[in-house]
Amino acid sequence: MAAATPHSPPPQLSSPFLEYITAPGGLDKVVLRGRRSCSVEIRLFGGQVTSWKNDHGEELLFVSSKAIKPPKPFRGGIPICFPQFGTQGNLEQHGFARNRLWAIDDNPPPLPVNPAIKAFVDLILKPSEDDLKMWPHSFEFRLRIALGAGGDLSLTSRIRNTNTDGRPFSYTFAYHTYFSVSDISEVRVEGLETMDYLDNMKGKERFTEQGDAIVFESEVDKVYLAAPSKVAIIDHDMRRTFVVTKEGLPDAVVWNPWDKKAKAMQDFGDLEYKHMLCVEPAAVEKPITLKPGEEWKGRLGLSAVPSSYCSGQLDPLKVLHG
Ligand SMILES: O=P(O)(O)OC[C@H]1O[C@@H](O)[C@H](O)[C@@H](O)[C@@H]1O
Repeated sequence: MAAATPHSPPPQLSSPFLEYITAPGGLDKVVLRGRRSCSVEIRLFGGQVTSWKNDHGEELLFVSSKAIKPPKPFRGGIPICFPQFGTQGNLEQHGFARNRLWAIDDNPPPLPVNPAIKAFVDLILKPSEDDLKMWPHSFEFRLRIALGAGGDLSLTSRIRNTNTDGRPFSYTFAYHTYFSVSDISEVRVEGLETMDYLDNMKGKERFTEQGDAIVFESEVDKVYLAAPSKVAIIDHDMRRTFVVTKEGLPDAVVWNPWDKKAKAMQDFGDLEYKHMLCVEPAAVEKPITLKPGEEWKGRLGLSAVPSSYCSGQLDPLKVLHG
């Protein structure tokens, strides 16, 4: 069966785990519901997660109060950067996928799932005629967004080369995840210390991270290379730790615009940099190449857990290996 168009009726209307929200133009959002007040909201425009709430109904992702409505990219949540990360190519910044209307995929190819997960939705993006003029490659991008029993969120991307002219294509990719934090000055990132990174603020020059956990005192825009599969964001004030897991995505981008850049951004409050941090599982340094018929899979897993303490200190080992 073909994927439903954005305007066609949602395939499964009655489920306690799924809610479809329509707007004048057609289907607008899908809400996944979990235990107690856990939920995830996904916007068809951009195939973008725009909200992830824990079982107390607290928002875990940052969304700017100045976020602009479509057709502009939406500042916050989890934009998908594809087929280009950043300015690494001829396309618009971060590629066009975050700026397109995705459709519900009501008959996706099988994807092994945890049977305990009841709340999930499958989306699909295929290139339009205009997209093909800019990036002359035919693809199917399937995205499954799932809310786990414990309130954890996972995004699984499957990208297939459907070119019929025998040509391979290459792309870069990121899950541009905006985490909500209490105060950026109190946040530490564990798991990236000693890693090599490309510094976007210094012409992508390569450096090696020194010292302990990463803390924030000024603008940061770094691509950590061959980053571990688990990274922790420890929010001291909230006593909350985000655990970010990644598969198929070697790199991790860390970004905070800080005060000067915040003021220059039209869709971002002047002081909002204090309450957000982007940690973005990505494939940036080495583009992914697919031959016709080949498929790539890249997964992001997010959970929010109470921070572990050991003798009054945050214990990174418990967070990363516990
Ligand atoms: O404003 P945009 O296009 O959403 O990009 C925001 C930031 O996204 C980050 O991923 C990049 O590393 C930054 O360089 C960029 O400024």
